[in-house]
Amino acid sequence: MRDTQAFFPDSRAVGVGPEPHPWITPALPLLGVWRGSGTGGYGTLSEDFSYEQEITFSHDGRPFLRYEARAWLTDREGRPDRPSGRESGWWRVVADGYLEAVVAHPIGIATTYVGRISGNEIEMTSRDMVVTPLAKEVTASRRRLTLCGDELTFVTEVQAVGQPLQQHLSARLRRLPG
Ligand code: HEM
Repeated sequence: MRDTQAFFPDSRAVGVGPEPHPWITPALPLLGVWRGSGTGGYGTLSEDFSYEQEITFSHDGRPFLRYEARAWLTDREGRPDRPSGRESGWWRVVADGYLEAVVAHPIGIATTYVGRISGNEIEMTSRDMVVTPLAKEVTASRRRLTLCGDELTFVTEVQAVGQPLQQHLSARLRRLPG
């Protein structure tokens, strides 16, 4: 039996695979696979950490993006140390760059976001964060992505474990060729 990808392929680039839905036009510069590095910290942590991250945005012709991100910590020499944050979800882009997303994390958290794509800037604020009984208490998150050609910066703020909303992650990624 042929797989679904053969009939209804996901596209990671304009001009390849299905035509993008017109509503996702403001999000088209995100399509592709992005790889880069970042630093993170939090009020409860004794020291900051470094990580690398790969993010993929694709679409199947409907007005949403498939979003997949995985990160791994790196040591002082920049070598991969251990797997870290992963998340995947769906970014629904509707008229005028209005964005709403649902993102799931393996640490027992599901987040809905509302936001806006304005030119090269994307702002997203959590609307609801739902946590499983054993998950850390996380109550809010805000994200800002800035696109500059093939470069993407991605900053995440988190409000959790009694701490005020504060920056947890900041990464700079480049779009991989192809
Ligand atoms: C690139 C993705 C991410 C990376 C690399 C990352 C990395 C880390 C690291 C290294 C720690 C310290 C504990 C440990 O060693 O595991 C940590 C703690 C934490 N992270 Fe993340 N994280 C990511 C995404 C997220 C996201 C999306 C959230 C929330 C939605 C989150 C919330 C937290 C919280 C609440 C803590 C614990 C603070 C505490 O209990 O002291 N992280 N993260």
